[in-house]
Amino acid sequence: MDYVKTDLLVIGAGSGGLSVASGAAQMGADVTLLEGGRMGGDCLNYGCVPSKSLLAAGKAAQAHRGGAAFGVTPGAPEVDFAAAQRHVADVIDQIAPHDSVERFEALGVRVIQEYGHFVSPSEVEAGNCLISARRIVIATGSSPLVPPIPGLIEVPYLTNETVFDLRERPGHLLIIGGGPIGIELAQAHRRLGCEVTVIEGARALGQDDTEMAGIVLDALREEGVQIEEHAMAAQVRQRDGAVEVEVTDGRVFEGSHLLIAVGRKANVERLNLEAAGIEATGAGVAVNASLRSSNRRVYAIGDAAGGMQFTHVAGYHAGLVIRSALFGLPVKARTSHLPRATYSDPELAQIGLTEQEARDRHGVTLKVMRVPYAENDRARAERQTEGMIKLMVVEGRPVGVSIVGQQAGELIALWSMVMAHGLRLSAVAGMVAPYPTYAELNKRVAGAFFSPRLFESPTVKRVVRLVQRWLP
Ligand SMILES: Cc1cc2nc3c(=O)[nH]c(=O)nc-3n(C[C@H](O)[C@H](O)[C@H](O)COP(=O)(O)OP(=O)(O)OC[C@H]3O[C@@H](n4cnc5c(N)ncnc54)[C@H](O)[C@@H]3O)c2cc1C
Ligand SMILES: NC(=O)c1ccc[n+]([C@@H]2O[C@H](COP(=O)([O-])OP(=O)(O)OC[C@H]3O[C@@H](n4cnc5c(N)ncnc54)[C@H](O)[C@@H]3O)[C@@H](O)[C@H]2O)c1
Repeated sequence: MDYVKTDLLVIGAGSGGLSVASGAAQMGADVTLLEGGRMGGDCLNYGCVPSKSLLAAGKAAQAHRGGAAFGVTPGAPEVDFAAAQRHVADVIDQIAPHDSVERFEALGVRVIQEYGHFVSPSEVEAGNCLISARRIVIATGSSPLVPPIPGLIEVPYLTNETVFDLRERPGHLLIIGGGPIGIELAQAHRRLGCEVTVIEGARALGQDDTEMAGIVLDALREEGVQIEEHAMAAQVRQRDGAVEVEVTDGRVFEGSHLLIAVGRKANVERLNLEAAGIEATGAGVAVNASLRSSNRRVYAIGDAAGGMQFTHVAGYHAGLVIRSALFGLPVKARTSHLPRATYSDPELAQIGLTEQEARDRHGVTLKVMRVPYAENDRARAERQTEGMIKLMVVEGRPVGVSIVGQQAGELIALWSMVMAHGLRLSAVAGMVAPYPTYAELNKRVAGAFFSPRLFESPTVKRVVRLVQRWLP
């Protein structure tokens, strides 16, 4: 057994763990990093990167179909599905060196490529190493949740960990789950030439604003994705080489391949948390606002902490833990300024409260402003007029923004800054966006809050007339 003493032990080399390890090492801490699977974690290998890359391949195929309005003869694209997947693998390969053992060792991090488990409140065993650490960060991420649907384990099924390995195009992909994973992968596969059926137990994109999600779902349906809502999968079976999914009301859907996308489970099982006195809930490691577990030496971040499961959230957590563990500074994880986006076409982005949540919380004090993409000149020029930005305001400050349309994921970033710093809406209304850009939508929607106060106010009109009388 090798014995290692370290300032900071990071368990898991995904989005969160890598950010903690690189930051802490570059600030002078002695850092040890454990990774039992692939460096880069879910985001690089099985999540954000491959899904966005496959969506990009789908977008390229779709561009062939939609040129008529621009005077370009549309045609059916010839899609080489294996080549599209090779593009996905190539993008992963391009990013991988950034997350590699070599890069982290060069930064001074001790990397141990083993799964770790606690043996005491301050010690973790990994392979033949026993690591004793001043502070420990659990950044073990999450795995696809495989629900106990009768028959499922007897049929071959895909998850986000295997779907990008396909080299032959699925004839008909059945997807159980209409959350972000199901919807992104449904559109990517449809555009690459597959039949796709999404089987969703409740409402597809159910975490999002109903009105905005509806625009995405309509667009997907228009492209031929079959989306079945209120269809809870109850039984799965294989018949004559096909997969069948039966839902609770008796409907049966048949396809060639099955993808499971019904949510995530935090990777805590193999950590032996009890040995360290660390409590877990069904969602993951239980943490307080400082991201500390019930064992004060141990933090949990990212998907393992069971809150919002996004790469940028894991990165945000990493920054807080570095401040707390390295400098002993008090930190507080907040969620109100954390955006999220689903990279369908059109994109769907959200920050803060949805309209319904804001109505429930703020009642009549809430003002809701909407600006359709159809009023934006860049959107007109590019014929991307489907979409809308919706702003929820209470006492002059934004409490939520929902955007559906081109570049929604880019547009929402501004609102993260506004909400993180508690800026007033006048800051957005007063900014100057280059013309013609989608970014003008942010200014327009903020302006929509002030327009009635400026243009429909008898007082303003009176003041203007008075000043005009006195001006030389
Ligand atoms: C299909 C898909 C698409 C997604 N798209 C997006 C997106 O577009 N944008 C976005 O923000 N988020 C997206 N996400 C979510 C994002 O991937 C996760 O939120 C993010 O990867 C979480 O980072 P993490 O560091 O918490 O965990 P991970 O990245 O999962 O890393 C955890 C690492 O810990 C390792 N590990 C686990 N247990 C141990 C152990 N005991 N010892 C050692 N190592 C261990 C694992 O092998 C893994 O490498 C997507 C997810 C999926 C599945
Ligand atoms: N663009 C992004 O940022 C992005 C993309 C993909 C995933 N993610 C992250 O990964 C997480 C997981 O995504 P997800 O889509 O797997 O989960 P999810 O929890 O968001 O959605 C799962 C869906 O499956 C449905 N469902 C559950 N059991 C079912 C059953 N038996 N039959 C039919 N439907 C069933 C649920 O009603 C739900 O709508 C997301 O919440 C997000 O944090 C982010």
